[in-house]
Order: sequence, then C-alpha cells, then structure tokens
Amino acid sequence: MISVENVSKTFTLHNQGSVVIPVVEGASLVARPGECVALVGASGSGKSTLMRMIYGNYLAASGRIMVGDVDVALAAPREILTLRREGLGYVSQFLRVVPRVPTLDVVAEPLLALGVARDAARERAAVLLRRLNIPERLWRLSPTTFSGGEQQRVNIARGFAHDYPALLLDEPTASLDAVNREEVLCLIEEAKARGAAIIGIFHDVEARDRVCDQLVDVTGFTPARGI
Ligand SMILES: Nc1ncnc2c1ncn2[C@@H]1O[C@H](COP(=O)(O)OP(=O)(O)OP(=O)(O)O)[C@@H](O)[C@H]1O
Repeated sequence: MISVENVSKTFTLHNQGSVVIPVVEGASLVARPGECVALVGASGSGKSTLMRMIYGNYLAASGRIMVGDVDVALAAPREILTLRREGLGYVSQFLRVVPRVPTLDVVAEPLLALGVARDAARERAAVLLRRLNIPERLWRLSPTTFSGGEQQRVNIARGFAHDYPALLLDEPTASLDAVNREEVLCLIEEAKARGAAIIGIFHDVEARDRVCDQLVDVTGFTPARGI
C-alpha cells in the first residue's frame, strides 16, 4: 500500500535570489494492494515531483508518505535504500546503467541484490527480456549502445524483475510499439493481480484507462502561484 497524506513541497532557488516556489500543497492519495492509481494534470502541475517524493528523491516539506510500513518523509537514507531494494520499484523512462555490464545482468541485478541465486535471477531476467522482445544475441552486451526503445524495454524488464509490493511507473509505455506496449500492460496487470500497489504517470490515455483504477488530478494540489 502507498499512502500520501497532506504532503507539501517547495523548491528554493538558491542561485536565483532564494526565490521559494510552492509546487505541491496538501497532496493526499492512496494506492491499495492490487490497485493502480494514475497521476493526471497539466504539464507542470507536480506529477513528477510527487513521484520523486514517494521514491524519496525529494524530501517532503510536510505530511506523511507511507510505503508499506515505512514513512518515506521521515526515513533515514539507509532505510530508503532498503525500501527501494525490497519494497518499492521505480520504472523511469530512461535506463541508467553501469557501463560494460551485460543486459542479462542489468535485468537480474535487483534480484541478485536481494540474495537470489545467480542462475535463478538470470532465468527470470531471460523470461522478461524474451517477453519484451529483446533479441537473445543482445543479452551479452551492455545496453548502453541500444536504441532508445530497446533501452526502455530493458529498463522495464529490470523494474519488473522483483515482485515489488509497491511500484512507481513513469510513462511505462511511452515510445513503445503496439506489441511491446501490450506486453508492458500485461506486466502491469499481472503485478496488480499479485497485489502490488502502483502509482503511475501515463500520457497514453488508452493504456491508462485500461490498467488504472483511479485517477488523481494533481492540479488540485498545485498552490496558486501569484506572479
Ligand atoms: N528541482 C526543481 N527545482 C525547482 N523547481 C522545480 C524542480 N522540479 C520541479 N520544479 C517545478 O515544479 C513544478 C512541477 O514540476 P513537475 O515536473 O513535477 O510537473 P509535471 O506535472 O510532472 O510536468 P510534466 O507533465 O510536464 O512532466 C514546475 O513548475 C517545475 O518548474
């Protein structure tokens, strides 16, 4: 379960006269096990900021962000790292990898970090790479030279390697062809069926309507910005 209660965030632009910009105010939402919640709202309304707060990249100014039994807004960095390893996955739009690590190990890595045996982790990685149509001849290579779409699919495979109880998705179907898009939607549906709580940003409206149970309009949490 992911629950956001009355969360606020301001940015202070230290290199621009310390201007303070309120970006999110009084944000509250809940994603229950088996539920997918879509964050919607105009560009600049604060969707990414909210996701980054839930993942612990940005510190909330106030409020509570519970992921399972961890309050991300209060957790120490070490607790956040444990949460990310065990309890909270994040599929961003872009793959960030250590150069020279083969694709198979990039995807298996979240399982290896949890102590899963190398063979079992690679087997799971292979299943996902096959489902996402990454040709087997590429699995031995680092994904750094892959096309944008291939990198995105490797990233998705990695994000779904471990059965995280909570999952954040940032435009998981952006720039995918129809076949791979369908596969990603099936992965999301499977994650929901096993009880994952999911929050996502989807610009693909059809995909959003298919997998999401609830839409939360972040514009309602955007403070009035007097200029
Ligand atoms: N690190 C930052 N420093 C200062 N301002 C920021 C920072 N990150 C985001 N903002 C501001 O916060 C507001 C919300 O941005 P955010 O990226 O969360 O919006 P969004 O709804 O995800 O937009 P989009 O749909 O265009 O991706 C914007 O006005 C943005 O300029």
